Amino acid sequence: MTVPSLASSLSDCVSAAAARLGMADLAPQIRRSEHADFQSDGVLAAARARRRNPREIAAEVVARLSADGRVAAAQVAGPGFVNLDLTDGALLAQLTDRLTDPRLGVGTPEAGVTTVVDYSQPNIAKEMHVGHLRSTIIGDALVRVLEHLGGTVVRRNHIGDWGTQFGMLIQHQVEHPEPTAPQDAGTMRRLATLYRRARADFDADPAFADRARRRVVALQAGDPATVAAWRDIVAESTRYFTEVYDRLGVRLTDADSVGESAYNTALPGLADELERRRVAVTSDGALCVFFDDLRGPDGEPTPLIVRKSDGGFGYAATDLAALRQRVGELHADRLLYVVDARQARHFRMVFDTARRAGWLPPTVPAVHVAFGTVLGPDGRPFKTRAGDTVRLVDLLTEAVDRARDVVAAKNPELAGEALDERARQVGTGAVKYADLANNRVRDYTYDPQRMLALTGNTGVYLQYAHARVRSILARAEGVEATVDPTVGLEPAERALILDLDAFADTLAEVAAGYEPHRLCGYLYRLAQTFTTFYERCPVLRTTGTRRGNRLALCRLTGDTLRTGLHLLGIDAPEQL
Ligand SMILES: NC(=[NH2+])NCCC[C@H](N)C(=O)O
Repeated sequence: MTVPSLASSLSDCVSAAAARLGMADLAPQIRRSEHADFQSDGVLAAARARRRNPREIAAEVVARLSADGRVAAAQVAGPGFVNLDLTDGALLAQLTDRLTDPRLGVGTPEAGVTTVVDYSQPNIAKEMHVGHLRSTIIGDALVRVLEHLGGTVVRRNHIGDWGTQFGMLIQHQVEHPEPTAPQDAGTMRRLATLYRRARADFDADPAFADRARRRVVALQAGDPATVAAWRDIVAESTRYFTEVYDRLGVRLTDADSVGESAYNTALPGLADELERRRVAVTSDGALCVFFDDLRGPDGEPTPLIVRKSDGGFGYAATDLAALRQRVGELHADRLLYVVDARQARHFRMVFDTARRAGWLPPTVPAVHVAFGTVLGPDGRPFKTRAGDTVRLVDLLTEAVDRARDVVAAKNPELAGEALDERARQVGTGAVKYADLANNRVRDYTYDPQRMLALTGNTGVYLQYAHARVRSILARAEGVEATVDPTVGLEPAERALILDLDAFADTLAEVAAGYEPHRLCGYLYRLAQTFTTFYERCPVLRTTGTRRGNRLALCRLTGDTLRTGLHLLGIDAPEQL
């Protein structure tokens, strides 16, 4: 059975006390506090609603709570807050229960809920860049957390595998058939070159541009040779993306890739339906949806273009078809789109259109899980010195190389494959953590040196904290980590129990706002609290039941750090 957190038990106690005082509507709002173990802020709102003095109500709540054997002290504070301290016995009882709970107090509030998460979404024949990195790792963390909370998650890698650019790519390939050079594994070199040359010819040579346009028509009409060439290009890119996912340790497979092209056959019907329901209207030959509150700088309403005047369909139509399928056929209860914040308007329009069309019931939330831009050292969007987009694989290689130095400096005996593996765990962990630790909507500066620092809010610091706990436990091999609930607690032990206990509530917050940085912040605090505990409270050098209690704290800290890192997609090696 999952053990409810102290905060949630206290919340129930405050609610019960309030209900007996005739205030069943009081929302306790329990949080940790500097002045006591917990603080309840809910009285203020309840008092305001009744035009009563909050301190009076708080005093009544306090009187009720003081009768609870687990409460050591309850006090009115400030304008009407309730401060609560728990007894050592209550904290140790909680620790005892938590030790036998393999779920670390985490329930399954997402059971029965299906979430479709759209993330990663690289484009065929193009390099993956830092934007795709963000989408991939934020999406992966959210998938892991929602699944861990018992939810059903459908991963959707909405790959950009359709569009007019394929005309020029295929045409160029047909006109310049290269000897099928052995593919450089792990690179997109051939396709990137093809892309560059095709684009140059397309811009410089009108005759080639014409042939490329005819090639688009052939592709759309299903001409077998053209379709086969398109498939080859898609397959070559997909192989590369899969390698990147493997390196990142991200759980995206071919089965999760449902590219834009998958919706082609649905588009004409979709457009007809929007027109029939008068959601979309024809304007200058294009089929458009208008929004009264979305206007351009000229004051004209900006439309969502469902069908272009040449009859072609684009990005918006594809997203509408995907959405309709996710709700209608995959029975999504919730839709998430982990995409750059610069696409906010696009998603607003897509979601609004789908609601008007009746494809997105009011009960199904659709959320643009937006993220900010990765900045370079100059504070501008991250580019290479030549002004090109930075290749994600180069960043990973660099991070792993730097991590190898960090790891080797700490472990001179480590070599060969063992060193490589550790460097991979630390390097990719550092990249992921540096991204996830930021509130996702903010821009952040990519700093490979800082992300591999052994101190501060980094992935390495957390991996190191975890490894240290594991080594303490290894040295205590054979000593039982059983809790004696009668031993008094040091302040550092109390703090650690309280932090450990907040794990489940933290995951609930991550899921509520789709905010992995809350888990990062939690783990960082936990590691710091553990460090203080370890400095003040000897574990192996102490004896008797006190040692059992402290080992129990180490074990729970280790398990919580490992599980937390795992939910972020970061490995927690036994040693660092
Ligand atoms: N369903 C979506 N529109 N997902 C986002 C796609 C992102 C697009 N492929 C890009 O690289 O910008």
